[in-house]
Amino acid sequence: MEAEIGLIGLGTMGSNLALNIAEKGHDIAVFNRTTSKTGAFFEAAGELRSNIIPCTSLEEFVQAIRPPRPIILMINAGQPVDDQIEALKPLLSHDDIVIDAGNANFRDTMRRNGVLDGTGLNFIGMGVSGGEVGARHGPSIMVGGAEASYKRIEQVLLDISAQYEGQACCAWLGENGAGHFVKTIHNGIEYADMQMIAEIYGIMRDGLGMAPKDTAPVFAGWNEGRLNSYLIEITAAVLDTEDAETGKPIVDIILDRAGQKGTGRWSAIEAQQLGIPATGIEAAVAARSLSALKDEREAAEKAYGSLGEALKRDAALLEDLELALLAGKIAAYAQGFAVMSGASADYNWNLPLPEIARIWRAGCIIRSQFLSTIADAFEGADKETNLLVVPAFVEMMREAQAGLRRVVARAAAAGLPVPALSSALSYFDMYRQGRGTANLIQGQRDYFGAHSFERIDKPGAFHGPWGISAI
Ligand SMILES: NC(=O)C1=CN([C@@H]2O[C@H](COP(=O)(O)OP(=O)(O)OC[C@H]3O[C@@H](n4cnc5c(N)ncnc54)[C@H](OP(=O)(O)O)[C@@H]3O)[C@@H](O)[C@H]2O)C=CC1
Ligand SMILES: O=C(CO)[C@H](O)[C@H](O)COP(=O)(O)O
Repeated sequence: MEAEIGLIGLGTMGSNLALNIAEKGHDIAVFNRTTSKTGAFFEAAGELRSNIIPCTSLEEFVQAIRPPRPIILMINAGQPVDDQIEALKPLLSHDDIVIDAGNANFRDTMRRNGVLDGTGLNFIGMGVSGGEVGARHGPSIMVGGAEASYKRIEQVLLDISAQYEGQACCAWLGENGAGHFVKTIHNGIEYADMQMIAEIYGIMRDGLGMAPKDTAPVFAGWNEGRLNSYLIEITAAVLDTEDAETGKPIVDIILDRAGQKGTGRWSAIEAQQLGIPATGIEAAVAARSLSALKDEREAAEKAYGSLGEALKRDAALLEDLELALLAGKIAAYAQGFAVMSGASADYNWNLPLPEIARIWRAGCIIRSQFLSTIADAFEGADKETNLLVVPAFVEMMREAQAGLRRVVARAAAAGLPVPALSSALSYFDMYRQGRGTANLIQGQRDYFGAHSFERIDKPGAFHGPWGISAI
């Protein structure tokens, strides 16, 4: 048997993706650096074994794939990908395609594209989202690279991806690093979504004194409404789960220190590079970094005392919490899509924003019904359109912003931290303020640095009558 495709890296994602590919009837060769894992994987593959060729050396692996070979790398991002490509290069032949399916920084993807350009080998940077269950049963797949290379692997990808109402959640999004850029922003939005949910949980726990088992049904209820999404669904599940060892709610046992592997931070960095505000993502990344300062936070709590004050629990507050999440979500998605729109212009990717929203509706971590409304909003609209001015979102935001405002105000007064929610509110308030306060900043800049300013009543560059001179 010769395999149609190969996959290197049988960790959480790779092993599940390989089983998914095999299950869809595509013969696949697999290889893992630690070869004992390959044997264990093959043993556990059951009846799918007939579609899998387990290989214990790279040479055997490459030989097992029918040329021209598509080879998926599902390994740790960064140096391991460079090393793996280098190890593969002498074994590959003209027209083979190396597909990096990990969470690569898109700048690395562009560099790798450049390095392989002209060697006869092709390179695809492919974002995959959905965690282990998604990888096994249908992830969302964001592809970047030469379209001709994508076309050669399209059928396999369409077969393994999630389906939303009969449409595959997989698309070619543009040349070069486009796929990994979109996956990075997906994760940035994921960070913002998760942080805002955590802030609402914090208000419930520390402001309202609710036990996890009382908060779970609230999230579960919201999941039946406009907030319906995978992240809200799993929030309810996490809050409702007990620790087997202690019998306590598992969320009370988990240390309050969040990990981060880089994609959220890259999203914030790229937004800053492009000069596009992504305050929700930035706040979420900063919040994870602050969460890591556990010892410092404990010391500061001793110095200042615990600030959290009881809030009065009433139905109106719970309704406001739901509205606050909705408003915060609209702001975060508006920012994420604005960053993609800016990058699309900067890198000449022509990113299909409605298509991106469509392929995020199933399979990925931020999947939600909300993305259908976003897809519709971008259909036929200018790429530069901010979601906040699209009629469907104006309507939602008009209703939800009051709840967000009340929640942020009450949380601030009670000393409960809501950095992502409050950044969403400030972004919204600044975005919809026709005359802002940057006139004063321009005055200050001109005062100290002769940077000049524009006037509201005539064109040109002007200096103020500050009465100062360096001479
Ligand atoms: N987990 C998730 O939810 C998601 C992860 N991703 C991304 O997918 C990629 C894989 O993640 P995941 O499966 O979770 O990670 P795991 O830690 O479960 O697996 C990592 C895999 O990479 C291999 N590997 C690590 N270093 C090297 C190296 N230097 N050379 C060759 N192989 C190496 C490991 O081999 P060995 O067994 O020998 O250590 C293992 O097969 C990452 O880029 C991750 O960011 C993307 C979407 C979701
Ligand atoms: O890509 C993913 C989900 O979409 C991965 O789970 C990723 O690891 C999440 O990022 P982080 O580990 O930084 O929270």
